[in-house]
Amino acid sequence: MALLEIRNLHLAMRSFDGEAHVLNGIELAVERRQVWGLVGETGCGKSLTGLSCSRLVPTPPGRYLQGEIRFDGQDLLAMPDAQVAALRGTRIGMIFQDPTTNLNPAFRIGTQLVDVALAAARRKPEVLGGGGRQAAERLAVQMLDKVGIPNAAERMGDYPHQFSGGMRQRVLIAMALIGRPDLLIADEPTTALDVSVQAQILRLMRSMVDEFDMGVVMITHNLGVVAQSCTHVAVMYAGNIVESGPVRDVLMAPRHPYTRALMQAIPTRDTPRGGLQGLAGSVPNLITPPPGCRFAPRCALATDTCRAATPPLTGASHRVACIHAETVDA
Ligand SMILES: Nc1ncnc2c1ncn2[C@@H]1O[C@H](COP(=O)(O)OP(=O)(O)OP(=O)(O)O)[C@@H](O)[C@H]1O
Repeated sequence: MALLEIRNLHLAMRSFDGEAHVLNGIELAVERRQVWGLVGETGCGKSLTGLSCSRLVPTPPGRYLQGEIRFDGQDLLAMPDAQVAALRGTRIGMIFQDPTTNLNPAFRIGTQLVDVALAAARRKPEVLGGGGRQAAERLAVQMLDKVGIPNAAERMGDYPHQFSGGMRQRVLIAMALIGRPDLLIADEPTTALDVSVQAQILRLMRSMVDEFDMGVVMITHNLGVVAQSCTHVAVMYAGNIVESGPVRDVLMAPRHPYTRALMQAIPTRDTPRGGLQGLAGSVPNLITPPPGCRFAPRCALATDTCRAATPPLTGASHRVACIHAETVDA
């Protein structure tokens, strides 16, 4: 049984213009020690998939139409609110993009970490080995040290504004991991950071995956980040996972026309930054999505069959949702 298994998940979001069908049958299985990168263009549903992993999509405006989000075998969508809330911060940890909105500027770093550790230990006593506040303080210093904050014991008394952006992001990682979660959801955890800090933090997260025996879902728009730090990748387009599997299989031999276009668009030193090169058109309106494969309007290979029904994600470990996948040259 996978640690996290999302099955045929459909989500609609209400907005001023109508109800958009934003997740259209998501299929994803995450095992312990796997780091999944969720990639795709803006608006393809990465964040809503990540939020769904801990049932944090607000409903309304969201409405789950069908599907299951199984964590350790239990469907989060069928669980009472209090039970899901108890999983967050203990068994499911979360890191979001902007460290300034996640740390409270009015409280010392140490206080915030200790509070999270105490809250986690109320539900999971082994986090503090049965100890209380002193054990929480010791653990907080240990975690700060582990994420590479120099002089961790002294820095416990600092406020967030006394830390740099990279250090605040490390604190958030420490905070997400202090409860020893089984599953970590990280939404663009390094996007706001400069490249060298980004690489350090990705290395750190990767090393902690084995130590904590956890599974990770990392949302990013950067395929370079995926290649560097993920074991698996799921490529999203307009609310669907169109290709997924081990990073080396998907990135070395992409089979879906959209994955290929995404990879061609990776900027090199010589190409200007920009949208998807060589791919005409734009992401469809999800209030009135095109019938069948949502990528068909932009796909050179599209036929009437593509426009008739959404192709399922098929394959054993490297999975592709395209009826032309077999005929596309590797
Ligand atoms: N609270 C909301 N109310 C209405 N629509 C929403 C809401 N949140 C997201 N959406 C819509 O759902 C779709 C998917 O959004 P999501 O944030 O998951 O995309 P994303 O792939 O994470 O994009 P980005 O890379 O820009 O973060 C988008 O079309 C977005 O406009």
